[in-house]
Amino acid sequence: MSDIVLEFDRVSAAYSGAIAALHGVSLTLRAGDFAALLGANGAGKTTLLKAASNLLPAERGRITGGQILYRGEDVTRASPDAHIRKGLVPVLEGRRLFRSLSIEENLLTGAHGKGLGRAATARGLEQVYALFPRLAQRRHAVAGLTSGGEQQMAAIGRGLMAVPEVFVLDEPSMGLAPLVVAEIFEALSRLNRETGLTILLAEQNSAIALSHAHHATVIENGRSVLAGPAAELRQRPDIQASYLGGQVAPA
Ligand SMILES: Nc1ncnc2c1ncn2[C@@H]1O[C@H](COP(=O)(O)OP(=O)(O)OP(=O)(O)O)[C@@H](O)[C@H]1O
Repeated sequence: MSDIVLEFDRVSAAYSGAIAALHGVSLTLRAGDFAALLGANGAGKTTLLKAASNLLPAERGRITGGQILYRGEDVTRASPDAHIRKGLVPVLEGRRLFRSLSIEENLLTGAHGKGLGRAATARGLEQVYALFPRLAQRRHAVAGLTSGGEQQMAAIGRGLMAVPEVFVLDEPSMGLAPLVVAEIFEALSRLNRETGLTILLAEQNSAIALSHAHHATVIENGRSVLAGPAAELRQRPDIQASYLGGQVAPA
């Protein structure tokens, strides 16, 4: 049996007004992969991630060509809820927590979405609090009054409560201090290593992405222009110049 879990097969997408955002992007994720999408502002990273969960129609966008396969099944037009039930769980930019609910209540919404029972919900909370001890301390705090880092951890935690098989994250580092970014990427690496969770993330912070992901794809103007193992991409002068500010990313 193939261990391919998620496959973008020549995916093209556009927004209303015929703004083309993706032009035939192909990308394959195998079970246990940790993959990064790199690219400048507007390159098409978010569009690709939203296409994966069929979230483009909510933005007056649509997939105009190609297909998305999840475990070999064409899910291009499956509903966002169906994706979550199958195990493909998005954690999107902006965090979108319920600001007036507590951190724990937000986490519980992830389990409700999946229809988990009591025991599975309790196990989920335990896993999230073990991964982010800070959330355990802040479990009763109103989400809208917590720090950006705590909100990002809660958004990731809420995604974990839905028991993902593939986790799709958009810019987990956005707006966060370097130490918090490091903490979040350490947690993602740990999840990937210890639970085999397959991860696809888009990241502007190419240095941190390339030091945690196994492989990466560079998107430019809606096209995949380069893909390879993260360790190799880190050494390439063109990647260093364009995406690492001339620096070599830490291993
Ligand atoms: N809701 C939308 N309506 C119309 N055009 C959009 C919409 N969202 C994105 N676009 C356009 O689609 C293209 C790809 O944008 P996308 O957000 O996917 O890029 P990105 O690589 O994620 O960029 P960033 O890192 O800035 O988030 C851009 O030209 C953008 O202006």
